[in-house]
This record gives sequence, C-alpha cells and structure tokens, in this order.
Amino acid sequence: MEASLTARDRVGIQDFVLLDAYTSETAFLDNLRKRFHENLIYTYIGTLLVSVNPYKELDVFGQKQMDIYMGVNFFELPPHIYALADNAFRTMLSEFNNHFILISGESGSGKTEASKKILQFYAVSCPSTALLCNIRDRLLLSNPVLEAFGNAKTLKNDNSSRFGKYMDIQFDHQGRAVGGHILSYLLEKSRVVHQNHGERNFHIFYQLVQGGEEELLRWLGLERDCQAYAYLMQGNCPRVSSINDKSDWRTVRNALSVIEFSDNDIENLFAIIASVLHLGNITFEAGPQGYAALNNCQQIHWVSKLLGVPAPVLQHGLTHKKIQTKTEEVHSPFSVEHAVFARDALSKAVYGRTFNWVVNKVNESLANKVPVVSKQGTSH
Ligand SMILES: Nc1ncnc2c1ncn2[C@@H]1O[C@H](COP(=O)(O)OP(=O)(O)OP(=O)(O)O)[C@@H](O)[C@H]1O
Repeated sequence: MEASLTARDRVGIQDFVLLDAYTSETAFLDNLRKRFHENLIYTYIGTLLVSVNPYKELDVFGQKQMDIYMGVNFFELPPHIYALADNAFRTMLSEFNNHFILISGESGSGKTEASKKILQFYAVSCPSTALLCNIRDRLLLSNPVLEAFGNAKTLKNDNSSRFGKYMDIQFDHQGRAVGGHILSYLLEKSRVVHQNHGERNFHIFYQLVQGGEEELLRWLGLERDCQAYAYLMQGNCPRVSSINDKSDWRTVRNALSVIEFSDNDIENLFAIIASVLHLGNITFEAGPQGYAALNNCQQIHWVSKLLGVPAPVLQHGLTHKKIQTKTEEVHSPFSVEHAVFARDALSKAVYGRTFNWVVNKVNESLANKVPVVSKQGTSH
C-alpha cells in the first residue's frame, strides 16, 4: 500500500478526474509537472488527453508501443496518444459513424507531431492491401510536402505550421484506410515577403536553394546562396541548426514523386517558387518625375521566363496602376513605395495560389480510388 502510494506520488495521477483538488489550477499544474519530470508527457482528463511537449526523443513511440496499445481498452494502460487513436478508430468501427480528433494548443506545443503520431499509428494498425499501402504511403508523405510549403521557422518553433489544417482519413467498413482529404486555410502569405528577426520564410525556398541540383538551379537562374535573395534574409537567419534543408529537399522531392506530381508539374512548381525569389530581388528607384523605374532588368527577365509572362507586360504591371473609367483604361505610374507594394502583393498572390495548387494535387492523389463493391458483389 505504502509502495503504491509512493509510486503514485512520484508519477502523479494519470487521470485528472481522480485528482483530489480537482478545481485547483495549482494542483493541476503540480501533477503535470511531477509527471513531466518522469518523462510522462501524457495525462487524461477522462477521455481527453493532455500532452506536454518533451522537446526530446522519448522511447514511447514506435512499433513496440503501438502493439501494446492496439485493441486494448482505453483506461487499461497509461495515457498515450496511441490509446486515443485506437479508441477513436474502434469506436468508429463499432458505431459506424464519423469520429474526429481535435488537437489544440499554442504554437510549439506539439500539435503537428501529435497528428503525425496518430497517422503513423493508423498506418501500422489498420488492415491493409497492396493498393491501400499506396494510399497509406501517400497519407504519410503528404506531411513533408505540406510542411515544406506551409511551415517555417518562427521564434517559438523551428517547424511552425503557418496554415490551419483539417485532415480526413476515410476508412471502409472493415477499417481499411481507403482515402483522405486535406483542407487548408489561412496560410500566412505575408511571410513570403516579410519575416521578423530570427524567423525564416517557408522551408521550401531554403530547401530549393540549398538542396536543388546544379542543373535545376541553373535552369531557374538561382545561386546556391540564400543570402543572395532578399525574401530569404528578412529575418537574418537562413540557417537553423535543427533543420537540414539539403536532406529535407531530398525527402520532399521523393514525396512529390510518390504523390504523383508529374515531372512537368514539378518543373512548373519550382519555376514558380524560383520566380518569387527573383521577384523579391526586383528593386526600384525614383525616375525624373518621381515615378518608380526598375533598377535592374535581369530579375524581370527571369520572372518573365519562369512565369511565361512577357517582360514588358510584367514591368509595366509592377510600375503602373490600371484604372478603368467608364470609357477607357488609364495607366497611372506608381511611386517607388507603391511599386514595392505591387511587387510584394504579386509575390504573395503567386505563392498563395501555388500552395493551394499543391494541396489540391495532394488531395487528388489521396482521393479514394478503391472500387466500391455493391451488395450484389459488382464493383464500380
Ligand atoms: N512528442 C514529441 N516528442 C519529441 N519532440 C516533440 C514532440 N512533440 C513536439 N516535439 C518538438 O517540438 C517541436 C514543435 O512541435 P510541433 O511543430 O508539433 O508544434 P505545433 O503545436 O504544431 O506548433 P505550431 O502551432 O507552431 O505549428 C517539434 O518540432 C519537435 O522538435
């Protein structure tokens, strides 16, 4: 009895529902802290799971742990994200209805990592076939792709998601994952043109510059030097010790192929990403009447080539405002300040549309392609 009480005192209480002073915030935090110091990062509040970011690798994830949690009743084992995932899955199968797992917390609290653990759990625990393995791989590989285009280093988190994500995994009545869908919203497009000190632009820019093959960079007119690009240097930290842009580039390139981006898609995609870097290097000076004039035409040449827009049209569009009156279209010249604004607005719009296109392509590849078998046994 005494031993178990000591043990309980050492590792706190596994479920806050059992906490004596359940209305006390101090008691709540004390319990969380006590468990955290023993590397126990999970605690229940009934069926709700509280998770504390350990900021280090713990030996509580992986195949061995998944096997332990698969098919076991929720409260039989210590709290774990696998227990939550398993419980949602089995309840869905027994009740034949939709279930969702809501993950919330402040930036850097571990939401993205938690969602990956859940995906990995389903990838291992759900029954599968060769065709479904394909979908499973795509579900898993959609993460590095979306993170490359939608995540960035911030002061709080080296891999912060700068967009909201709602992910569906579709299961058939036997619990096999047959498809998925990702809804993204509120991408922080302003990051493309401005980053606070100590922060970075979206990972994909650095991955391309650091990891892109020589031939690709030549074709895109890029140098292998982040410092050469204004949009990559606003936060003055192109390199981050916890991030390996070169190896992440290889992961993303491989993932794009698995997710069925064609060579043509990939070529176009990086042409657009590179064009944003060139756009950021376009600078203006005040002409004789104070209107914006381009400082250097080389960048315009590259943007024009990569986006397939004639250079004079692009140049005119960046330095003039189009006003449609009732009878005619008037083009009034911009000041330098307005031209910079127009350049940045174009960069944000181009990147935002590209991000949406990437998400749509991922969704196409995750779409349920498993033939539906009707009650008569015919497939269609
Ligand atoms: N279970 C975990 N084990 C080890 N490290 C973790 C774990 N969860 C999170 N981390 C670490 O914390 C970092 C931040 O976690 P994560 O990106 O999941 O936070 P987030 O809540 O999604 O943040 P944001 O809202 O900024 O996207 C991770 O990059 C990782 O280094």
